[in-house]
Amino acid sequence: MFLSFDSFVLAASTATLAAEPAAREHADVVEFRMDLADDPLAELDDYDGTLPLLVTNRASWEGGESEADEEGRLASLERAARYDAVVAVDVELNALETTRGVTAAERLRESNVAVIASVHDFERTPATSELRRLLHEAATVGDVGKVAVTANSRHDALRLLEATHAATAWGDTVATMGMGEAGKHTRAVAPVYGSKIGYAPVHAGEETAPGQYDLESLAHLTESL
Ligand SMILES: O=C1C[C@@](O)(C(=O)O)C[C@@H](O)[C@@H]1O
Repeated sequence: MFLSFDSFVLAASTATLAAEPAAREHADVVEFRMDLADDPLAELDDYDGTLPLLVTNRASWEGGESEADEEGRLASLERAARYDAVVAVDVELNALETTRGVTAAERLRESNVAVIASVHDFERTPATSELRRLLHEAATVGDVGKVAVTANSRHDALRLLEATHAATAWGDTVATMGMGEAGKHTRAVAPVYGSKIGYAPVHAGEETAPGQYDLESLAHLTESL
């Protein structure tokens, strides 16, 4: 199945698919963080939930916990994409720009899943021109271009929202979120400016990135805005 991301998708981020029943009420999809799971492919084998899955196997060089080499990491994403429940796969933009990453993207598309090309910055919000360039590049390489950056001020948050608006206005499908306290509100507001994916843990205390709302809170905020 393919998810087109033409309207906002709320993803419940989790290290285990056992969390899926608790996510059903508020989430559209589950983001399964394979890099945080003990045996992700075994969990996919056993999965019988109702929510479709977006899978991520975040590289350590991009702030994740995957310990596999690039070949192993991308190969497990390709395997995951062959499960019927998987509708989208997150791959780092930097990985997609390698020869192995290009092959991975081809294989993922053969499995009919959407490719989310992602960029993370756990320290800062890049300059506005760089933010725009990254969003456009990611949205060109992937079906969705995602940029998660750390906002250190309200101004950073505003620049992220502005770049989201601009990218959406020129026709790119993007997802953005400001990490950290100063960026927290962008998780609720960015969808108003065109961001197509929001991420939240099912329960408070299970965050997969700094400054996330819990799922129920983000669902209420995005619905009311
Ligand atoms: O890339 C993202 C976005 C995210 O980092 C966030 O800031 O909500 C959370 C991650 O689980 C996800 O893979």
